[in-house]
Amino acid sequence: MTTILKLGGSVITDKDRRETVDVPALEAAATAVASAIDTESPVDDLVVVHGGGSYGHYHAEEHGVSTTDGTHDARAALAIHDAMKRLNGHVLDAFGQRDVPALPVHPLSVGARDAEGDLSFSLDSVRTMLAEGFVPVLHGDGVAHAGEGVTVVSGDELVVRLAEGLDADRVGLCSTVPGVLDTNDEVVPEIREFGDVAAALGGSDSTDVTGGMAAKVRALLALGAPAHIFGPDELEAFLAGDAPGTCIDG
Ligand SMILES: Nc1ncnc2c1ncn2[C@@H]1O[C@H](COP(=O)(O)OP(=O)(O)OP(=O)(O)O)[C@@H](O)[C@H]1O
Ligand SMILES: C=C(C)CCOP(=O)(O)O
Repeated sequence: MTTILKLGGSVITDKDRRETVDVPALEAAATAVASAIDTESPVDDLVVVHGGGSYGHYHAEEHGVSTTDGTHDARAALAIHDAMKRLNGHVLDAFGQRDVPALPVHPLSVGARDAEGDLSFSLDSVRTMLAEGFVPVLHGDGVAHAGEGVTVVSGDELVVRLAEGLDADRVGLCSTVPGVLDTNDEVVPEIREFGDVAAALGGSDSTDVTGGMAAKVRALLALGAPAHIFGPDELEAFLAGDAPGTCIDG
């Protein structure tokens, strides 16, 4: 069973303090992943994607780079990319310490956007890593963008590309919130159309160039498979096959 799991940058970092890992949260997530791949859980082929948190978003904002506005300044593109590689290094360390056979895939070197902003992303390395028993770990990053230089690709976009390209069975986004919240702050169990929750949906409370929760819901509605948004406390349950938080099924 192929599972795509996004660890939100808001979970594994302190999003309000520049380049700060939330060590207990990252360790808890890595422990949940390690025990899921070690047991009879439904997870055999697992791809992990992580977001930018207080790493990529700070640098992207500083240089005025978003998913649509790019830069031709290589130093700016590298500032974003290097920050994401630093965070990716922390994630790989946490996995490695728990014997998760994790290997990095850096989207800057694999993906590109055309002039319309559509993302192409070769899945050869991810597929081969999976077949050889590894856990590929991707991250939000910069990508070359026709006519724009380099723009940001969010982890959420990568999740959609991976889920479609690998025909994933399960898609989970672990964020800081327990799910998509309605206007009374209650978790919405299921979303089938954007209009169902549009009034409650905002961006992110922190520095975030990729659109926060509203962008997440839009991207996941476009996916051909149900996806789940849940909080860190539910990660173990998701990996065990449960359907915690909000199910988004367009
Ligand atoms: N209706 C809503 N329900 C839940 N969260 C919402 C809602 N509207 C806005 N949000 C915001 O969306 C945030 C989650 O999106 P965000 O992009 O910050 O998360 P992430 O994917 O975990 O982090 P990152 O983008 O760094 O990977 C929440 O922390 C909250 O501030
Ligand atoms: C800002 C960068 C480089 C990554 C954004 O990824 P996201 O946090 O998944 O939206």
